[in-house]
Amino acid sequence: MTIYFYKVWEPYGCFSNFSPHGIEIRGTYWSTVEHYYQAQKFVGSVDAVIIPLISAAQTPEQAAALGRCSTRKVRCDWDVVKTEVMKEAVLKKFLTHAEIRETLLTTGDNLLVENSPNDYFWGCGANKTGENYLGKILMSVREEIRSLFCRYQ
Ligand SMILES: Nc1c(N[C@@H]2O[C@H](COP(=O)(O)O)[C@@H](O)[C@H]2O)[nH]c(=O)[nH]c1=O
Repeated sequence: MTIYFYKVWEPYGCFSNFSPHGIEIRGTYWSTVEHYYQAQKFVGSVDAVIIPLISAAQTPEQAAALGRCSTRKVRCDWDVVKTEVMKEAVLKKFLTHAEIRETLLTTGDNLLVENSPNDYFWGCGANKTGENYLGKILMSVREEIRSLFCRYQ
């Protein structure tokens, strides 16, 4: 079976990076994975000044809008590092919050797919042919957590 998720208020909404589950990474707290991910785009860039604004954004939607601003300059290695940045944040989210960790574990070996209609990298896109990197990261985090917590095996 394939489990599709996308919006926070839909089934399996806790798998969305917009879900209200904070993470602490290297001593800094981020309200959502999305806040952290969008801010990392500007580490070491000339537009690093935007990082505290992303961090302070009231909602993940606002954090994403700031990070997607086309006039800002994203760090030059972003395409190389972005999946690792996402993996670290998603792993931290599920290590931090026990209730969503259980939800992730109850999905067993089902395929997890971010059902984003317009994202063919992190999601499956409108025609379901996208790369689904967020789903792949969630499945690898599920595997890692399974071996760490030794349950549902
Ligand atoms: N869930 C979700 C989205 N999807 C998320 O957007 C992020 C990719 O952003 P970017 O690299 O800037 O295109 C990534 O975290 C992906 O999971 N986008 C949205 O506008 N609304 C949403 O509810």
